[in-house]
Amino acid sequence: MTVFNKKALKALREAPSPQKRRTILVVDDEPSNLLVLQRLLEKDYEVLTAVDGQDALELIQRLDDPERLQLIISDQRMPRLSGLELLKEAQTLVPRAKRMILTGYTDFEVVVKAINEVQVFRFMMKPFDRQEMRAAVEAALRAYDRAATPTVRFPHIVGRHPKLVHTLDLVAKVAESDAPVLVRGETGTGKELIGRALYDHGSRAQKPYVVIHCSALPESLFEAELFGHKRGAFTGAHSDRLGRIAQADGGTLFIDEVAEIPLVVQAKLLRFLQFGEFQRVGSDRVEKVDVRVISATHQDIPAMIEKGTFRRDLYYRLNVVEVTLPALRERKSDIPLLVDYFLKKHWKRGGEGRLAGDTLKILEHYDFPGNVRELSHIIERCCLLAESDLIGPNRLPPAVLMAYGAQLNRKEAPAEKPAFRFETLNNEVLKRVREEAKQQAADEVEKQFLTHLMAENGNNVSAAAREADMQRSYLHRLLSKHDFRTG
Ligand SMILES: Nc1ncnc2c1ncn2[C@@H]1O[C@H](COP(=O)(O)OP(=O)(O)OP(=O)(O)O)[C@@H](O)[C@H]1O
Repeated sequence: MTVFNKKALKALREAPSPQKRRTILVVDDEPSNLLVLQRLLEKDYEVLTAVDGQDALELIQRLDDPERLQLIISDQRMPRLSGLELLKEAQTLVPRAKRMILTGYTDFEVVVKAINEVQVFRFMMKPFDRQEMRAAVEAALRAYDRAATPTVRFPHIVGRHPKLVHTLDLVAKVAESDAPVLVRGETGTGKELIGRALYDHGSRAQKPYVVIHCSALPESLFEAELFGHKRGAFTGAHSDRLGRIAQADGGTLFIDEVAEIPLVVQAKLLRFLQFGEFQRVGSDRVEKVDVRVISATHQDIPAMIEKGTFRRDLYYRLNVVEVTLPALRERKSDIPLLVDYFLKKHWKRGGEGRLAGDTLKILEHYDFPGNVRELSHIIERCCLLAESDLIGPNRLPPAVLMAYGAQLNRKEAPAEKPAFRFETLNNEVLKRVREEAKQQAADEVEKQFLTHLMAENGNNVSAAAREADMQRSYLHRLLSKHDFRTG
């Protein structure tokens, strides 16, 4: 039998609502102000308090899950650490938490700094109105939610790094409009994915979505591919054919690698963007369609304009909104999330594939010139080659292992090797220098061998010695000789 005593009932009544799980930190050196804020907010939120900036910083550092801190409200004038100084530090410690500052009318300089340096969500002038304060807190928490849940809005775009979140915020804002968007980013950063997201979230989502990959087209076919052709317009044109633009009528056209379009075709695309008009190859008839254009490039179009290989007027037409995707090396904190996502996607056997801790660590050291696509291929390869559901570093491609080895060994990069010195040009000196050269070459070979060996074995000396069939002590000597750090 369950007995409900008074205490249990009270606890039940006081169980935190989902809202209560939101945590707000309030900082003020004036105890009465602190109490007012605490009372105002604690009915709806979990409120932490600190009596000055330093106290607040220490509290944040002690949180076992700093992610749950969603908002910091700080007074500006406090001993030890001012509100601005605290919020600046908090930007690094809890970058996703929204920041609000309480300040007097005269602190104009603080307001300017807060805008420029700390990206404060809102200022509240003292003394504040309770109603306004509550509304500001709610608005800040809504902004937190919008920034924190890009994957809810875009389920196929994985990542939480602020740079990606910023990009996705922009995508969400412009998806509804018909404005042309130019998506920029290195190869494999997800430009096509963004094109699709713009389409899915736009008002044309039920209409056609047509893609044209310009890098795959021979120059002679661009025009016909984009605008279509009439029968007999050129050799091989056996019948009339719709171009991609006409296929996309009412919907969206995604032009991938738009910088590849030859200059003559650029002029025709410009006319289409200006007036919605085009002509098929071999036809005099002017056709009109209604198409939203999203284009993508990894190239530096302004530099192409300077060189005369891309039209400036076309660039302005395509680039009404510019969305830039960060390279994966600029958002390495997303690697574990992406790895999980791709493991689920590519693991085709029973159970669940996992990366061993070392494997993930090695991946995080790599710069991914091919960005997310490269990571996806690496995980796919791991899944194919794995012997068990725990995937070790030996399944990673050599380029990744070598990059890791090179970093381990970068402890103190030796100064550039001195050129050989021949103090006298005689046979004795030649013999001595030749010996030196042999030694240097042998050292280099040893070093490269060790780099591969240690990377393949996750920097584990015993495993490396076993693989190389060496005594552990001998391997140790070699490693110290070459100044390797081992785990
Ligand atoms: N944030 C992401 N989350 C999940 N998958 C991603 C993400 N970014 C890219 N991908 C995946 O990586 C691969 C490459 O993406 P995409 O083709 O969109 O890149 P791209 O920038 O258009 O490349 P390219 O310039 O070479 O055409 C795709 O399989 C895509 O699904």
